[in-house]
Amino acid sequence: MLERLKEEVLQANKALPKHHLVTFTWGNVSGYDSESKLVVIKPSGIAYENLTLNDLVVVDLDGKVVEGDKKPSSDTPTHLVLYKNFLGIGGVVHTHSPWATSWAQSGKAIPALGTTQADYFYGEIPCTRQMTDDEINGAYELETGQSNSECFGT
Ligand SMILES: O=C(CO)[C@@H](O)[C@H](O)COP(=O)(O)O
Repeated sequence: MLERLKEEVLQANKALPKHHLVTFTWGNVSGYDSESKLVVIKPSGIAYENLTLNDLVVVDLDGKVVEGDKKPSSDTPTHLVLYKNFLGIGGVVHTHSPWATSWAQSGKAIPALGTTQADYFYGEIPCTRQMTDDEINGAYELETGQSNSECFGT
């Protein structure tokens, strides 16, 4: 099922450490198939260098595992909220980029002062608001997706 999307998601996950965008296994990529309304996502806790097509997990938009024998990423609820809130997106990349996570501690947006950001993002990159204690202590990953979505107007 979804073999081409699985290959794309596999290669995207394997590229994360190559581009120094993750630490340990903290980071994950998923892809969305709008026809089947299914998501292919990295399994939880599996090192990128060991990842194979058979490890990938297919879930529906409610998070139900449709195919795969491993646990889907713990960030799956975050990915699913974004697919539900932004109908046109085909993939979600969650990274622990040292630069981005360091800047995010300031709580400030990243201003568009360079051509690459201007070319690809057309403006400042927003930073999410502080999450509330209820959000953090509740459905954290889902709430993370909701607060991300707020930044982009949903
Ligand atoms: O952001 C985090 C933790 O802060 C997550 O990225 C996890 O650390 C990765 O979880 P799995 O995808 O391995 O479940």
